[in-house]
Amino acid sequence: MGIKEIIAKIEKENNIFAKKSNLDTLSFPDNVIGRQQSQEKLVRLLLQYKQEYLVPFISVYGRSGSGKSTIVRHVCENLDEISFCFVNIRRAKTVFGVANLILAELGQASLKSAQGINMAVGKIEDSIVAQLDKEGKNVFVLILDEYDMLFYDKRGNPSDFVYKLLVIEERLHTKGKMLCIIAISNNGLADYAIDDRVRSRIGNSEIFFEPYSKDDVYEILKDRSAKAFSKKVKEDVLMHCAELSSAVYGDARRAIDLLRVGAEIASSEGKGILPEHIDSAQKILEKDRTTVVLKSSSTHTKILCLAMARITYLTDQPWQSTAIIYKQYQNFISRHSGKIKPVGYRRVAELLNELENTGFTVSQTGSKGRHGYGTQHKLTVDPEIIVNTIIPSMWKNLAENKARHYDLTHNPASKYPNDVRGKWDKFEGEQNWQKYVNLDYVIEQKTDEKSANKK
Ligand SMILES: Nc1ncnc2c1ncn2[C@@H]1O[C@H](COP(=O)(O)OP(=O)(O)OP(=O)(O)O)[C@@H](O)[C@H]1O
Repeated sequence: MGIKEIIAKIEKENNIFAKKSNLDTLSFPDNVIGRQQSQEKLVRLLLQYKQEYLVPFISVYGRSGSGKSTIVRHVCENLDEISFCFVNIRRAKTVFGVANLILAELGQASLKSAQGINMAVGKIEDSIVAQLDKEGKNVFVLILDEYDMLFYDKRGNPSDFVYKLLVIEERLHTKGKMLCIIAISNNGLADYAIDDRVRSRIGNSEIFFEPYSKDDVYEILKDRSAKAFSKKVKEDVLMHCAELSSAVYGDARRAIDLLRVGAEIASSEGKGILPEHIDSAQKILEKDRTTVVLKSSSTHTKILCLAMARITYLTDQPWQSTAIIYKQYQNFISRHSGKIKPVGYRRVAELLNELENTGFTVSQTGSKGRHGYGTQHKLTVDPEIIVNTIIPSMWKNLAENKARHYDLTHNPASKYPNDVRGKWDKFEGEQNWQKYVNLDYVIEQKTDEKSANKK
């Protein structure tokens, strides 16, 4: 096929779209749908400046794709007397890097770390004053999106940096100007390591964004699809997208991505979009997302994911308690990576919380009957995708082990070498998960011993 024919083919496929940019989740939407209450809460807090008072710090938090960045930006853009600066700090690796990103958004050149954080903060203050003077306004809102990143700098002092920003607020006050910092993140204020002197200045203005419901997501999709496609998309397709993305995540970004990728698949087949195209899109997106998230995860998070994937697949039970996951994580480390020291139970619970924020897992806390209260976790990603992303060779073993478990349970007459049957029977009475986990290790140990003996 020549280039001309290729171009003609692609253009024909693209006929499905009228304005594809409406399915771009990186750009700001033309139209903001719903979220009236959150908008009102934020407007109420910011409008206090009219009474010559402004809270110094607002925390906006909630799960990914719940519309936090969109709503905050939308509100600030529509308050005419407020000047604002929106800074996404994801790319910063250090506190100083955050200061430089703020400076860049304020139109300033970056500083070298040797020039010191105080100089950076001083420059931020001067730039804010200059912007207010230029626009003839007195109220400034500094929005720090992905605020969590600030606290990943273990060597820097995030709490002190927040303190320094709050001091700017106090200094501006003496000049008749007001500053409010809006921190957007997945976690509430209580989750950050901040000194008491900072905590008391920050106050407790928080706005929580619930995950979107199916109906909310449907409304957002209806609006986007009406502008993005040349033909009307069927309602059942939009509803299917809404269902898939709101069942566990309530994530508008995911819903829009599903619709875009589903449409691309449909158009490459020369068809209109059908629910099955959305299913295929989900598989593709899940694989991509798993790769991206796991690539930037710590070794312990990866092992935890493997532990969860392993136990979920082997037992066919989606919900697992923190204690079970922890046990499996320890087993995994002692079996596979002798050099790595396992982290403690509390840290594992924290890592599970972080995993939930990435949308990889969901959790529920409640009664477990006679086992008391506890948190249970469920993977939202297919275990096979997780294992194949981290250690592809492990999947074959797991699948074989699962077949063996099935045989041991359903075929009492089947014979096994190395007393596997005897071991299995000894596990009788234990919980199924423990049985499976124990057996896996027995089998692996025997295999290892055998190969060691051979050598
Ligand atoms: N109310 C809404 N109306 C229209 N589009 C929305 C709305 N809420 C979210 N979206 C779209 O969904 C996507 C994700 O939204 P947004 O970035 O605001 O979520 P977030 O909660 O800030 O997520 P994260 O924590 O991952 O940054 C964006 O592309 C945005 O355009």
